Amino acid sequence: MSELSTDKPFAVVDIQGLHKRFGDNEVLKGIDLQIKRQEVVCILGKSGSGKSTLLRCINGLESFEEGTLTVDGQAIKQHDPAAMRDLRQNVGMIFQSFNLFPHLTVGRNIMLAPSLVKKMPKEVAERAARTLLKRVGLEEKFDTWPDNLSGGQQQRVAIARALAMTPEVLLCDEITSALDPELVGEVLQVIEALATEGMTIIMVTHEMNFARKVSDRIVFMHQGKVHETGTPEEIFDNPQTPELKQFLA
Ligand SMILES: Nc1ncnc2c1ncn2[C@@H]1O[C@H](COP(=O)(O)OP(=O)(O)OP(=O)(O)O)[C@@H](O)[C@H]1O
Repeated sequence: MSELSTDKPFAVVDIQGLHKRFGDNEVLKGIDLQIKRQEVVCILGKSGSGKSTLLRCINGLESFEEGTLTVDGQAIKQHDPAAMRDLRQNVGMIFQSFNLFPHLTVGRNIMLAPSLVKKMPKEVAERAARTLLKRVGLEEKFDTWPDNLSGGQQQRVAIARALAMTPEVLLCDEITSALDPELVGEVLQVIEALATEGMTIIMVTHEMNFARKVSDRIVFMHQGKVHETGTPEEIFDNPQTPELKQFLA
């Protein structure tokens, strides 16, 4: 069945004219961006170009002053706490730091939100958590404490925890930047598998090889704007603007 014949909106994330300021610092200067269902988009750009702020706006962690932001057909209503809670259920986010709850076992970390927010019965939440742990290659770690895992394993648990809420879109903000180089690959492999399975992913990353291999589309941000966008081939092999050429040099 084609995507368009379902009752789901075509664009999972639809951003129009988004402006965000921190005081006098206008960090996002009119972002227009549509992310299609099952699309994998990597966002590249220099430090300070607004990449993290954009992701944080998409899941409601940051407010914005102008523009509209629609996730899965629902316009973000910034002043409606219930709507913002719904939004966060629809948008999974993984950060550079893993942020696992240290006082909960791996299994309990994954079960927490489905149990509390979705009121999922314990047995159902546990079954789902075990399935997710298998998906990230950690099925034997259900009863392990986060402190006893490597950074790469902790980040894979964080991915499982985000997926436990069955989000429509997964936001990844430099999720391998805090890892020792030898642990980066195992986390990227999990993301690549999710991409292959059809997860919609928006990822801020400095891993150029990964971005080239896995993305459907690359977005290059510069000074708070989407400066250039295209397929990995267009962006890496035929950059158009001096700013992108300089960034890739
Ligand atoms: N909470 C905040 N308060 C004030 N200024 C902020 C805040 N968060 C971000 N900024 C500013 O917004 C700008 C964009 O930051 P952002 O983190 O979005 O950039 P980035 O492209 O993700 O950079 P990096 O690659 O270094 O993470 C920077 O000038 C930053 O100092």
